[in-house]
Amino acid sequence: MRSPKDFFRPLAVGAPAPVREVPFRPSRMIHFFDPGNEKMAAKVPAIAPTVDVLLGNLEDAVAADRKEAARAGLVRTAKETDFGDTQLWTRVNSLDSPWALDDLITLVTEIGDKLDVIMVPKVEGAQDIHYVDRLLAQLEAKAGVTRPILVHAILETATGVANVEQIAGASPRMQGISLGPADLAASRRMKTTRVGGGHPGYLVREDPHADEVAPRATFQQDLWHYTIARMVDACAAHGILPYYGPFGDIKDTTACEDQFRNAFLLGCVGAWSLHPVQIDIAKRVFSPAPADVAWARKVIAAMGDGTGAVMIDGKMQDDATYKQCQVVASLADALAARDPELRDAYAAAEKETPA
Ligand SMILES: CC(C)(COP(=O)(O)OP(=O)(O)OC[C@H]1O[C@@H](n2cnc3c(N)ncnc32)[C@H](O)[C@@H]1OP(=O)(O)O)[C@@H](O)C(=O)NCCC(=O)NCCSC(=O)C[C@](C)(O)C(=O)O
Ligand SMILES: [Mg+2]
Repeated sequence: MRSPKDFFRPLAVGAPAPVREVPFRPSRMIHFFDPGNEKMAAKVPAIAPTVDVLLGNLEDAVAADRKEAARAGLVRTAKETDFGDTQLWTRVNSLDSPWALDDLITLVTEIGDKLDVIMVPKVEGAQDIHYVDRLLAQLEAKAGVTRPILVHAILETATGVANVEQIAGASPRMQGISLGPADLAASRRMKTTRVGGGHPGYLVREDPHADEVAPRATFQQDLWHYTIARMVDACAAHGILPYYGPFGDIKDTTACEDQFRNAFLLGCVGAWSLHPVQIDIAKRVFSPAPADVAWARKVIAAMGDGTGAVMIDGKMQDDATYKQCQVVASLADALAARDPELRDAYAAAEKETPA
């Protein structure tokens, strides 16, 4: 085990010092594209200003015989594109694949100065993060990268879920964790064939009626509640950020929005967009509503130093609701600084809210 005193030391001579706090940068949607698909890659410069994060995907959904083309495509796209203040991430191949090592070596040495975060799939425990951590430090030192590339883990195996707290705290590089519902379902031997979302068979049924004839209502339950809640706690405990992950039914924009909103309310800061149609859904869901932001600011103003209890519109406010309102207001501030439309919507709602 590393001594806590060494935790923030670089893992290679000449590598940049690790961050002490994960910088909070808006990441409402992590937009996936296949860098080896020329048609999709050509859209990247136009999509970049409309998303918080662009992610060049090298892992699943890229066919085995296209892995090298995807890697080369990502290097080319990164070199040729001005991303402005949109983050560039990548998802490398899993550590047990023949491509992961070349992905890391090529990407850090070629475009390490442009990459903000490397997403590592199928992380099973702290040992996977330690492997990537040391390797990244060596490659950063070799390439002269001056700020540390952060690491994001996908929670998509039963073992990974069992070890999620250790994964979250494995390195100061850890930026966040996303749910990977498809691989996780397979790993757990769940009987779903979907990428995220509910299932009509996973339900509770109301009790029989007295006449024993009237139909009994059923209520679909959320298959992912336990995992998301566990992931959120692990991330919050280690000061890193939780994300929902992908929703595979591209045409069902309503259910996508519902699933994203559940994750937002439980503490996630974003989700993946697999198709352009999901970008605005994530933007809408992961930006607090203007009325909620106005309410939060009203409570903060009324609470003064944040201690004591006051009544606002019939509702008791105290130190804890003050903290909840600060979560909403500080998220709104960070998003408004990036999104002028949202800034105006928040300002308008505040004006309309009586003090
Ligand atoms: C679903 C697909 C095949 C439908 O692609 P399509 O071409 O059939 O769809 P379309 O509606 O006809 O597309 C309309 C236009 O949008 C473009 N387009 C379409 N998608 C994108 C995109 N993402 N970015 C930029 N452009 C995009 C597309 O090229 C087309 O352009 P055109 O009008 O000029 O012909 C396609 O959207 C796609 O490949 N998306 C990414 C899929 C992906 O990355 N999957 C892996 C992540 S999920 C996962 O791995 C699971 C996890 C976590 O590991 C675990 O749970 O275990
Ligand atoms: Mg997966």
